[in-house]
Amino acid sequence: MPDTPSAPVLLGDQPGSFPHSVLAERHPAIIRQVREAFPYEPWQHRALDELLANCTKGEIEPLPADAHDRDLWETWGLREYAGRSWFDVPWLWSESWFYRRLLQAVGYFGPGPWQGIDPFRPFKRDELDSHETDEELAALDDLAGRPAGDVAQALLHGSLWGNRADLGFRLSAEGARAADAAPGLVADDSDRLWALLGGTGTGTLCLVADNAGRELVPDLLLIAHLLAHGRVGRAVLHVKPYPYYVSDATTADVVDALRRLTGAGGTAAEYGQRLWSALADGRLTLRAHPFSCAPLPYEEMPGDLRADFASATLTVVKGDLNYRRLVGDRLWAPTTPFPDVTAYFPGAVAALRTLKSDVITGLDARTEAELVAAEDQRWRTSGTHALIQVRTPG
Ligand SMILES: O=P(O)(O)OC[C@@]1(O)O[C@H](CO)[C@@H](O)[C@@H]1O
Repeated sequence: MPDTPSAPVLLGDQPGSFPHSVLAERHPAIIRQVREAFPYEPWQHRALDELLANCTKGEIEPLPADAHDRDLWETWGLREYAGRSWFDVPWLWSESWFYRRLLQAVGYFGPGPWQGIDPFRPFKRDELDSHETDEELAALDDLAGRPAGDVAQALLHGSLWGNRADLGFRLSAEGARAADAAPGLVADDSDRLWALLGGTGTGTLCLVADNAGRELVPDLLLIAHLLAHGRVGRAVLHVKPYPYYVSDATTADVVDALRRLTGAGGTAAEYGQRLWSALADGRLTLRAHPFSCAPLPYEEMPGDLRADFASATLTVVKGDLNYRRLVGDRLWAPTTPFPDVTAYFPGAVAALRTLKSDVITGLDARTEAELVAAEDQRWRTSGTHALIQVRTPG
């Protein structure tokens, strides 16, 4: 990284810190909610009990010899971290390990009758079927007659603020209340983003998705608009290969979202049909790369994923977790330049994220001072602020 001193990697070992609260409180709450949402069998209840004890008080255990992904996890750090407390290894690693272990506990990886049953599906479905989603889709009809540039900007903001609808965040928030209405962009490179999507109609957009439901729907609408208006010729949507961080989007969630759009009537259905056709004729493709659920920063991405991003006109990276992985899950000084910490990225990259963890880069000193004066450090994790940051190579 050019002249950028490094910063400490976030661990979950400090009581009172946000990472510690995720490991000590959020994870047990997620186990409880998943258990209540499914008519699980005795072996699954036992496995969930064991996971609850292990993730709060135990040590990281090796995977069984026959686990399908044992080699992968060993290269991702399991060999080094086995035997250590969940609280003493990188926080990003512990969190990813939690979702891997939760899926194992409920039989997701099989073989058996529970193979492939997404433990977060009831929460995702509720959100997709909600009245709020109805309202957001109906609002598209009002946008229909507006100039294309205005529609594009509205859809970009829909995709950005859709990131606030993160179920892991809300399931464990006290009383699952909605975040306070105090939005504010702390960095806005949207002009540079639009300059990259200039409209020759030949470029490729990679969009690295985050949450399903009320985030994925506006992501899809944005892709549909960019394709329809020739701002890009192709789009590649990266989703997770298995359920992750409660609401992260998988292929099944893309299918649900598209069916929701096409069934909604009005303008929403037109967008849905366009995306359906784009999938059929290859202008829109899906990827579910194993590294999308890796407990590692993107700087360590494998060659095939690197090549994918390198061939894109722009890669849009959505959400808080992806931001942590993009810039490195470290306690950076907030004014650390975003282009410096993403210099390794193979091509132009844009981050669209609401702030829900301590990691932040690319602020100007004045913005940081104003945020601290108004909210102490709460702005980092409250989900009420957002950013659009862009780095172009060269
Ligand atoms: O990536 P997303 O959906 O925007 O947010 C994920 C999140 O809720 O999970 C982590 C804590 O578990 C934090 O990084 C962040 O708050």
